[in-house]
Amino acid sequence: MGPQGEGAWLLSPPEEADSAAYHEQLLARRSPPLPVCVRLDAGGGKGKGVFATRDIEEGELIFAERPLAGVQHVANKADLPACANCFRALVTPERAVADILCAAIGRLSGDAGRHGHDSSDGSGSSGCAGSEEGEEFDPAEAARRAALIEAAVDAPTLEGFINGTRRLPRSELVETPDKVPCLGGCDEVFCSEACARAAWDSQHCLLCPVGRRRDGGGDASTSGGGGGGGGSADAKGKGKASGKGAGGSSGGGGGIRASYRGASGSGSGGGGKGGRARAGADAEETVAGGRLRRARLAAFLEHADETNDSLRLAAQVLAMTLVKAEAELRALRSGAAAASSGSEAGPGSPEAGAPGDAAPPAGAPEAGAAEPRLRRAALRRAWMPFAVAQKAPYWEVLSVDPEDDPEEEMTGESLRLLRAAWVYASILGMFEQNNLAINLPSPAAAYLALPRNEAALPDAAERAALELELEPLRLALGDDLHSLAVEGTAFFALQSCCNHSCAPSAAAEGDPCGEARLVAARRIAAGEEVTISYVEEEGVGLEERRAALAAYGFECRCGRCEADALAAGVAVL
Ligand SMILES: C[S@@+](CC[C@H](N)C(=O)[O-])C[C@H]1O[C@@H](n2cnc3c(N)ncnc32)[C@H](O)[C@@H]1O
Repeated sequence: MGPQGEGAWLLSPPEEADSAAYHEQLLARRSPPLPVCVRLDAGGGKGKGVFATRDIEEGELIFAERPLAGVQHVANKADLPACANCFRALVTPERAVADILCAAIGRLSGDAGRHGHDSSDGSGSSGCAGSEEGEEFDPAEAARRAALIEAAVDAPTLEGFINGTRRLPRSELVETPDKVPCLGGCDEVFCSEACARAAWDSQHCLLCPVGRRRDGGGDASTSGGGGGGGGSADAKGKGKASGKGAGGSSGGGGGIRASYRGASGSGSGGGGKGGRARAGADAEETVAGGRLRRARLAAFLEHADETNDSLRLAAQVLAMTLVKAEAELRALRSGAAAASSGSEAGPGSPEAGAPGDAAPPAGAPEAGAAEPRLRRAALRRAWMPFAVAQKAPYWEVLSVDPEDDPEEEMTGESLRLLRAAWVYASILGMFEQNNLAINLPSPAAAYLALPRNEAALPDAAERAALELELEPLRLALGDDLHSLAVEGTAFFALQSCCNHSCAPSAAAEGDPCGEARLVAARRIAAGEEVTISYVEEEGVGLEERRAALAAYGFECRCGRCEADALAAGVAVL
């Protein structure tokens, strides 16, 4: 079976020249210039890759970037609500500390259940309980931990942290954003009006299941009546959303893990039901040049939340592309009009968007047929950031036989809901191969890092005093400090160009504001490839690494693999 039907062209890789020009433009926008370039042929059959353009020192920040598209795992939204646009956590450090300690207390006392926010958010019970299933209970360790927690906080203090009546010293230095609701009225939450608007303008106008603008405004791309129907605004989803492969929920200090495969949270189910704001009527709207029924969107989103985060991400990418294509179309139309009236500025100019697809000027002999070509050109330009990514269909990049995989059923159901069979499956496949798991530190971790944060607390004596003051709390939290994090999955333009090595030259990490940072793991010489590890590689043997990488459809031939294979007398392909 091959790509067929309307939209199949989205799957064909762009011309080499267009791809090269796109990556050049991507890098040219960065100031100061980045110490890397993208080579279309990294060698060894790897496809494209990222290479150092100068010597890069160990520990140096190679680049930081925001995701082009991303979603927080549904179940994680209940544990730690974050901005749906930039992934900033939306709770106070006190609340995050209390949630971690409550979970620990629940676990230590052997209670079943799990920790989490209650739906009233910030008041009353924290749902304080929960030992993780399968964990071994060590009474001596439990007693030691319980004593540390008791020494750090008493019950009324913990309660005060939860209901907002008690503060931690200097916690005002870790800013807690206000919760700003979705412009359209669904249950998405943002950290600012700017984020709410940015999400709406870039894709959420097409994905909001309610779609009634609370600011009463329309926008250039939206017309027509709303889908109506209010519905619940309960953002709480239950169940696990992530879990396949070496994914992002491992804690460990937060970061955007260099683990593509684990990002998708597939086959996990459980979230969202009943929490989705539903459009009541099946009314049709015209949004971003297309017809939209929000009630059907609600069904799609509910299904996505119950199955796999990649479905939401795929929808986000399609929505972004359609919205951007509208803007590109306007630019192309005005470029065509300018060209026909003799102006220099035309669709081929760098400002007009991605290269290629020059459209015929209006007024030219084929002007009557120009509009469909302009539309196609606009779509191609909008699609460019994703066109350059690998896109095997979802079932081809699954590590299990699709026949045995309930996820194929999921894809089928989702396809039915989104009605774009092959293209959609391939877009899902793109996420299996290109995503990064998001794992951003909670406000509790940001707070505990204050004594080392010179920018936030410039006075060294104050930092030292705070360090002392926080010591009991640090001991009480222990390794659990990193058990609470903003977790999700996202697609990054530059990091998705990085190839894998089991002895990577760089590592991906995240900051609390949702940026992925690529940091040199060692000195990288000019001309050397910048690689990351897609799987857990530290202390992991060759066979295990190979098994984890099999799902990506390649066998790693890095120096470490070759040395390990030689030592074990195993063949290297
Ligand atoms: C995130 S993309 C990396 C960029 C990719 N090379 C491209 O051309 O878009 C991941 C894909 O790159 C390829 N790849 C990455 N590392 C590789 C390696 N060490 N050996 C062979 N192929 C690799 C695999 O096809 C993998 O699914």
